[in-house]
Amino acid sequence: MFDAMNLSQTIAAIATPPGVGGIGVIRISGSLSSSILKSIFQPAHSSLFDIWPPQAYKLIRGKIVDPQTSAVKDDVLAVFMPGPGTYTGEDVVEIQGHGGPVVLGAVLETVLSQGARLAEPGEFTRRAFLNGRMDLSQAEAVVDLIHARTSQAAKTAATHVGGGLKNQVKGILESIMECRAHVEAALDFSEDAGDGETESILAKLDQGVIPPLRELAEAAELGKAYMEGLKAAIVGRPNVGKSSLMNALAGQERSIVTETPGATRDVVREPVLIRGLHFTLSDTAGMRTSSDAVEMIGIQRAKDAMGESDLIILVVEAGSDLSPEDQELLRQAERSCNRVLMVYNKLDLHPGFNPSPLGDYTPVAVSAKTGQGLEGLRQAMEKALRQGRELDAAPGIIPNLRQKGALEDALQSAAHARDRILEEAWELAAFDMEEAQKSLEQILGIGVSPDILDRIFSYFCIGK
Ligand SMILES: Nc1nc2c(c(=O)[nH]1)N(C=O)[C@@H](CNc1ccc(C(=O)N[C@@H](CCC(=O)O)C(=O)O)cc1)CN2
Ligand SMILES: Nc1nc2c(ncn2[C@@H]2O[C@H](COP(=O)(O)OP(=O)(O)OP(=O)(O)O)[C@@H](O)[C@H]2O)c(=O)[nH]1
Ligand SMILES: [Mg+2]
Repeated sequence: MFDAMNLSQTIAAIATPPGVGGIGVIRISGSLSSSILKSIFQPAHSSLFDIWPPQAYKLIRGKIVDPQTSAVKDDVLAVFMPGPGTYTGEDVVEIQGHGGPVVLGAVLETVLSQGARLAEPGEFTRRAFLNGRMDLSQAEAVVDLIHARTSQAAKTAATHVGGGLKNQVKGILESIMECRAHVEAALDFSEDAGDGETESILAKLDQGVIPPLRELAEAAELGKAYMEGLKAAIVGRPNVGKSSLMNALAGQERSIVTETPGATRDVVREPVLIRGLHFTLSDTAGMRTSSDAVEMIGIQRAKDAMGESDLIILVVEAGSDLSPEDQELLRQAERSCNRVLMVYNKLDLHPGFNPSPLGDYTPVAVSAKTGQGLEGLRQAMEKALRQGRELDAAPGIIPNLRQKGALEDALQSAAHARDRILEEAWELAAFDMEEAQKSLEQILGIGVSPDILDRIFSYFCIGK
């Protein structure tokens, strides 16, 4: 019976994606790995069997042969990697065969006939976690790395795979444990620990625990934007050049451009990468009162798109200050969304036009026609996504939703503990510190239930 918590079984799977490829890899992990290979491998050089298992990490060449029928399944390269210094921490064998689904399936079947069972999705990585080769934050990041759709997302995931979040969490845990030890000492030895003691515990909490927890939880807020990108609606009065701007940012003639106002009716969506970050642009109908039924539906859709977006790019014409209609649109945009960018378009018609800052806004002047100023707009879009954080800073450590929940729980317990310490209610403080510790340990995977592991690893593919 399949049991992902049972590490005594040897597991196997095709590790390369389904379909045709140059080569395909079959991965085997567990104590039977090398004996399974021995029973199905016919070496190209018979001396290879003189010492078995073969030399670690050295490719050996031979045929995969079904021991029952002697049928040759493939001509392969194989490698043996002894545990515990492997990805899973167990003995691992990899077989590199020809990359076709049928031939790889035949090799896998032969492997399974010798006592391995088919691996579940993510089971190799789950074993890496269960065998202590990585913590849960690293295992979770493996799936993010594989599924990353932008270089930024890949960079963040790679930082986590490398233990970036793990190390930060471990640092905070150490501080929590030190505080706990002091609180428990105060609890054990005397009712009033003295001012000096209280102050040093508070100092520790206010430096090593609460601020870093808060920072990580805030960084998680940004994570969604990095991973999924922002929905950006381009809105404005008719004919200001919304569709032209959309096309310029998308690098293709996606939306219809005409001299006649009221050209765009339906919302036109297009995914674009801006400075390595994902945006889904929505070009919308120009806002005005109209007697045309179709145009009015389009304007309603433009308003809906504003309501659904994470960023509103309000386009107006360069050359003059905001018209009353534009000011009304700006108010509408502000009501719909907390990120609004002001863009003055058609700068080529008004060379030298320099929009004056407007309240909190630093307007960007562009020409969709000549491309002038577009780089400034891209920078402003990046800045909006980063919510004002350093432009050149690496995305760094961005916890996912599960980790964010754990961080917020830990933060709440630590804040409670702080209040109790001020009251010198040591017993309650000790309890809250322990809660903070437990919440944070969830990130590393300490004390998480098999159900949670099942859920996390269900996002993986077979063979990972
Ligand atoms: N062929 C292949 N490529 C792969 C992987 C794999 O399993 N197989 N990986 C995974 O899917 C990744 C590499 N991940 C790894 C993670 C840990 C260890 C490891 O524990 N190595 C030993 C040192 C081995 C040595 O140099 O002698 C160690 O660190 O103790 C190896 C690979 C990406 N590429
Ligand atoms: N000179 C100049 N003309 C532009 C620029 N951007 C757009 N136009 C012109 O302005 C007119 C309207 O452009 P569109 O992109 O269709 O404007 P829109 O805001 O999408 O208009 P609606 O969809 O009708 O609301 C077209 O004739 C464009 O060629 C620009 O930067 N400079
Ligand atoms: Mg248009």
